[in-house]
Amino acid sequence: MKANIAENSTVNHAFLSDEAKQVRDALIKSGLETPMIDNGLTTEEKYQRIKTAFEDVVSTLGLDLTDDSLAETPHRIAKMYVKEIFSGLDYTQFPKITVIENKMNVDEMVKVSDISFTSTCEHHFVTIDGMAKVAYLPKNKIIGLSKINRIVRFFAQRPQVQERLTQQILVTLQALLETDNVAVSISAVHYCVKARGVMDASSSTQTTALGGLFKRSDKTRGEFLAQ
Ligand SMILES: Nc1nc2c(ncn2[C@@H]2O[C@H](COP(=O)(O)OP(=O)(O)OP(=O)(O)O)[C@@H](O)[C@H]2O)c(=O)[nH]1
Ligand SMILES: [Zn+2]
Repeated sequence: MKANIAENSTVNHAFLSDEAKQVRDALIKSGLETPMIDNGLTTEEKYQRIKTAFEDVVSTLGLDLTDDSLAETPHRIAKMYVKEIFSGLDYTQFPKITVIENKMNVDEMVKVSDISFTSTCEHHFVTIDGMAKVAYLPKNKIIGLSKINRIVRFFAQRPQVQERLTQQILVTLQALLETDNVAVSISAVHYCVKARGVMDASSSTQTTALGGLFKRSDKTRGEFLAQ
């Protein structure tokens, strides 16, 4: 049985980029940071504790941890939490951001649609299956297009509520692009609504966060919200 996740492991005292610090500061300042406490645990220590906790959960459910199909489930869940679906809690995993000067003086809307992501509902720890649309009006800075998808993905890799996820992407891009003129819209299916509880198989939730001209100008907002 695997005893650790040391392979390909980045320990959390690794380098924090200037962009990661800038984004974290902007989220704290705006009150939009995910409620977190610094417990001082390394990635490896988090993995070990979660694995032990899930051994307890799985055996408490009455499942046989010596069965070869179940034996590694606590390991898999711990690895998945720390390295995959909750990796966005660790700012060392913030994507490398390429921002360039707007030398070509682009002043029309840049809009990226159909950014697919999955996240995890922080109330029930089950999947949120979503699609994001992000736009901005360039000022002095232009961002590499794939970096928008990566930012969406980074914040999706946290326990989330959809409203906060939407706002975190907005504030992050406002900070990195040095402009208020950013808009984010998300449509998502919550599996805590679909697969349990009220068991609604068809509903989806739309959230929108608008900054600057996207909020003030009907025309700009309309252009963003249109397909
Ligand atoms: N606003 C918001 N609510 C969410 C989100 N994800 C899940 N929820 C809701 O969080 C609420 C938690 O309500 P509780 O009554 O504490 O939990 P519960 O008893 O499991 O509720 P039910 O889902 O109605 O069975 C539920 O209404 C969920 O639908 C989200 O992203 N945003
Ligand atoms: Zn939920």
